[in-house]
Amino acid sequence: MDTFRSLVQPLVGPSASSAGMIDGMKLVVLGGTVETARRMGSRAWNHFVNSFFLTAHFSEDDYPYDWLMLWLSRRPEWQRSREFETTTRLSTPLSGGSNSSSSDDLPEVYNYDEDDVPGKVKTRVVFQPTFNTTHTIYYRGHWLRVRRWRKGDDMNAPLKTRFYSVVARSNTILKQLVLQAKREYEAEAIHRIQIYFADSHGGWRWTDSRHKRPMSSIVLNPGVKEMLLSDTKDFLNSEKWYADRGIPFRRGYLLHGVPGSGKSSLIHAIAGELMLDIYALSLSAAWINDATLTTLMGRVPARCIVLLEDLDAAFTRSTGRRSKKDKKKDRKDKKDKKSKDKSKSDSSANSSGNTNNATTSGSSRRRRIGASGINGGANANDAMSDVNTLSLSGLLNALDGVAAAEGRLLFATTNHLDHLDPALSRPGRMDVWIDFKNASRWQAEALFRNFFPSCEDDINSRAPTPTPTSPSSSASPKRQPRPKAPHTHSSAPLSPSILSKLAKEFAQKVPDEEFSVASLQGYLLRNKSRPEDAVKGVETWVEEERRNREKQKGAKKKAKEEEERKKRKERRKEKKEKEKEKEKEKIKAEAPAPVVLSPSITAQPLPAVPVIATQEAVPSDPEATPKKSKSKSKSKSRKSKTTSKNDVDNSDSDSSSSSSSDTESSSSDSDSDSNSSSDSSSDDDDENVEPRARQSTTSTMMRTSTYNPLSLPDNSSNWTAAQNGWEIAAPPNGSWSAW
Ligand SMILES: Nc1ncnc2c1ncn2[C@@H]1O[C@H](COP(=O)(O)OP(=O)(O)OP(=O)(O)O)[C@@H](O)[C@H]1O
Repeated sequence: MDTFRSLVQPLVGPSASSAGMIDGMKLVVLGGTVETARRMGSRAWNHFVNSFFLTAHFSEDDYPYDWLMLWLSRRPEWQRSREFETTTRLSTPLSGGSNSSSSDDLPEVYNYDEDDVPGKVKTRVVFQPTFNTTHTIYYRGHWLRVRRWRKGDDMNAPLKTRFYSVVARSNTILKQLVLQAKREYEAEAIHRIQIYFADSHGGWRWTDSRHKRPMSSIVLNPGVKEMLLSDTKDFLNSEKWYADRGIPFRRGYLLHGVPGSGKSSLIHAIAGELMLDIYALSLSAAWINDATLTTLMGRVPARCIVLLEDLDAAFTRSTGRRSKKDKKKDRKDKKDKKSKDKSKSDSSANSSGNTNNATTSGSSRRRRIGASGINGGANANDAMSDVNTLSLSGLLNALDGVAAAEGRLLFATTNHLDHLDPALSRPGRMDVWIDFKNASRWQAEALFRNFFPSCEDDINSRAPTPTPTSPSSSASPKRQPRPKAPHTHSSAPLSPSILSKLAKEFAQKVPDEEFSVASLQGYLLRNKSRPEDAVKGVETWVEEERRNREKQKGAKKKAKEEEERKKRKERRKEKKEKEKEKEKEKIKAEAPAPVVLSPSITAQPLPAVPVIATQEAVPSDPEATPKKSKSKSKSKSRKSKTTSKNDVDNSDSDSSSSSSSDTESSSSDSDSDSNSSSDSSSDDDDENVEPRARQSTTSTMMRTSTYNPLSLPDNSSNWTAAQNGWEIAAPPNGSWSAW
């Protein structure tokens, strides 16, 4: 203490008050020492804990999170927990949607609504660990602690789960746990396909889990399904073959053709058959751009199906959403905005130096909103248009560039093969092409057989049905095994012979390749419990469908015509406006130049004087106008000649003025002529007559109202020349038109 005092003494001096200060400083030093000791202790404890306890982190963004959540929800301890969270949200792929009607494949952990009313939506309740609470679980001789939390206050941030293994020096226990969770998850998922959708952050989000669709439910012309299945299987088994030859281990399938012909359904069925997940991506999404697409393509797992639906929509997004006019307007707005911004920043740069920063941050904020791309409204759309920069080369690179994942099956669908760039569909990118047409008779028969149950399903008939060799073949489609379904909503099972007869009859009545399979399916759905009625009514349905089509065609044609008519009208309007503007400019250009009356007085052309006596000035017959006007200007020139006798200086300008007046009238004539000719060339609209009359009226008014100060009458005492122009006192006889 004495040492401390001797250290402090020279600083505070020898006075008595310094004793208090010394005590204060003692306290500070003591506090600091205690705090340092506390921190060191805490660090040591953490170090000690970390050396004995294992920690594993799992994020909602990644698959293991789903595995562990399922595993956790199945733990018996968990079921007895005194604190848990309940949810009906689709938190795991296995929940399969809150409204799934099938409960056969669900784990026991899910609790259901008690009342089993047919048709009522069943709500599944899942128990999960609560947030921000540490739970303890016993697993294979180890106590595990689990904690779920969300980083920060952002509710959209992914959830995290942390696992602590108590007193375990090896991390094997946590590895075992993850592997077991994965196995259990996959065992559950075996009957379902997981569907992932791309998100705007360049990641894949699990979106849905669907029951596998049996291959037999897809009705395609013979050989197509078989070919596709064997090709995909062959590809998946030949990784080494590809590696040995240095060929990228990727394969692309292009399914093109009419809508509703089974393209998506086939992909779904293949995914089920090969037990692959589907990673779907819509290239027409607002947020998609080259960089995001490349990231997404690099992130798909090795064995999966990547599905690009409506491939042709990738580059028509902007034209589809915005017309050329809109684009033009946008460009103009941008220009205006730019110039405004520039002038703003110029002006404010004088007053403050920080303006530029503000502008930059504003634009970057807009960009961020666009990138987030959710419910952005019109502004967000505008901002997004900056972000939407998916190019063909970007797409090609994403598909088979160096960053593209290997081992995936790429399926692309399109309704418009002709819209695709050849580079996109070349072999190597799209190796197998399949054309989907409207339903052939063979497909119609197969669809009918798939729709109605047969006793054959129950007795499992062994009689083989011959397989046709071509779609046009008259042989029956092979009866494909279907999964058993309860017959509650369908007809009673038919005998094979009756079913075969009805199916053939149905197919005969359906025109070949005229209707899509989807529309035939729609018709059969209406009669799903009455196969005989379905056969009887199919001809009427075909007629109805044809009539509807004709109607739709007519309506489309009408709409198109109406649109064209509107466009023509708009064009005419624009043309007329342009002509009017031209005429105005012409009149302005032909207005007499300022004439020097005297060294001190300058005569300026007066502004157009409003016409008061237009009745007289405007001739009802446009043809009469030029003559009248000419005679008028002649009389004017005669009068002005008289004036020129009095004032010799003015004579030159006088004659020029009168000649200009002549020119004016003749130009108006020619204008009105050209107008009438252009009108007659345009469409038979009733508007044509009226604008023409208006046009001649306007030109007459111009003539009447353009006042030439130099053509003054003799009694010019009524006019006073002012220093800077002319003031109108009154017309000599009180009427402008009399001049
Ligand atoms: N060949 C088919 N076999 C079985 N069902 C089919 C077939 N074609 C269409 N369907 C049925 O029609 C509906 C639409 O089919 P799907 O979505 O697969 O057609 P698509 O060709 O992908 O249509 P789009 O091009 O409009 O996306 C589905 O319910 C499906 O069951």
